[in-house]
Amino acid sequence: MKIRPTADEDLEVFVDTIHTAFGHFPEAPVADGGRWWSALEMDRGLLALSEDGRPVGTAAAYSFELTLPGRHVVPVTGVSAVGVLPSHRRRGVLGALMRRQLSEVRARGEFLSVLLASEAPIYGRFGYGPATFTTRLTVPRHRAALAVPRSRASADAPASAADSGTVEVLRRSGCGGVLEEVYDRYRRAQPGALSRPHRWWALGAGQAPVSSSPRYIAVHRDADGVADGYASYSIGEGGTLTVDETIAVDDAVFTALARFVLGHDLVSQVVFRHVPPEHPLRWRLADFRAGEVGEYADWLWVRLLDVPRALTARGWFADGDLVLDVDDPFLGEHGRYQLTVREGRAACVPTDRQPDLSLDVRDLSSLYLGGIAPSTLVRAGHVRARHPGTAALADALFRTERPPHCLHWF
Ligand SMILES: CC(=O)SCCNC(=O)CCNC(=O)[C@H](O)C(C)(C)COP(=O)(O)OP(=O)(O)OC[C@H]1O[C@@H](n2cnc3c(N)ncnc32)[C@H](O)[C@@H]1OP(=O)(O)O
Repeated sequence: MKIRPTADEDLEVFVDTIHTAFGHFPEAPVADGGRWWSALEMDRGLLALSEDGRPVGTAAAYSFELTLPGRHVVPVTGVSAVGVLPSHRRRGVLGALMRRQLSEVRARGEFLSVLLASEAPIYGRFGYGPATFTTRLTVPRHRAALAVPRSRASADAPASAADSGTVEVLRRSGCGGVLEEVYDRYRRAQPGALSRPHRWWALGAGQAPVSSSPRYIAVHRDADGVADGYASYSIGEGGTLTVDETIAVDDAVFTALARFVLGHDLVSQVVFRHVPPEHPLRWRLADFRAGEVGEYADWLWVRLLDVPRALTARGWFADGDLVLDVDDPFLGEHGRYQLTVREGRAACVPTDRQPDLSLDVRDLSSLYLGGIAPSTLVRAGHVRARHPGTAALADALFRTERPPHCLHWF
């Protein structure tokens, strides 16, 4: 088996191979724009070839930016379109593709790789861990009243408590570059969020509302008329209004958009897709049980490729010191690091001191964005805490200003 990089002229064979791996026929000719594959970066793809030169496996890589805790934005590789023909499975083709791809990510000078996993058991062995999580919130319209925020219910409530903005309903085609601008403001402030390169918007290459599939878009503007949020939605059977994504630059705008869709006429219930776990919207409902949380799922999987660079790149919200012993079995690497956090920034240097926490790189990758507490992985038996109190200290250190969240599909 041989692995070779792809170029533009490989698009058709690449798309055909990945579809055969998934067992589907492409639903449109490859030349037809607007499909997800139009955004593929063919100079970053890989094809695995059998001994006789036929393509048997694929892996794509996108160039994204990821927002880390503390709003630090770094380049990352988004791994996608991974597939091996059913006739060539379980012979190590995926393992070879992963190894080659990770070395290419490092060669670019990047220290993080991310992906969305089709099945959870596949990627842990390659050092990826689930790092952001997502839910779906369903609210029956007749129970959708929002409570007045208690902190603002007093006589000295600030004037800003009420929404002074406006909402306009547009079609996707009428939005111009507004959604792209709003999404970009939102993702720079949201840990775990990925950039959506202009190419994706221009090609209509992702999920709604990036794609050209019919959706109404409620665009929120502030008092000065500047767009600062949108909700992309459609109404289906039985009057279910489904919001594909609610993008807002702050929580007040999110609430204004939620209020708008929850007040829509001829609707029986509103389904908010891609809501971060612990999102405050549920707490804003006057009836706490009105919001039914479903489909709690992993979304972004993260893989650290350089522990010191990764840990010093993110922001931190509590001071402390930890010695981490990190094993990377897939790459055959091992390192012990002194992590010292002061005033929001970390230093991370090799050490031979006794470790506080011993863990696999896949588990450190899960902890990295702050979406899961170290103590949970200690309790699960995956992370070893060497002293009493270490897990609580690690929890305090890794915790972030808000849970990481990602809703970009790629
Ligand atoms: C980011 C994305 O694109 S997600 C999309 C992933 N692609 C798909 O789901 C499409 C359908 N599936 C496939 O194409 C293939 O089965 C793949 C890509 C998942 C696996 O490819 P293979 O070449 O068979 O994997 P490979 O032989 O390298 O296996 C490596 C190891 O992973 C394990 N493994 C591979 N696939 C799976 C799986 N679906 N579930 C559990 N374990 C798996 C293998 O058993 C093997 O374990 P071992 O090292 O202990 O022997």
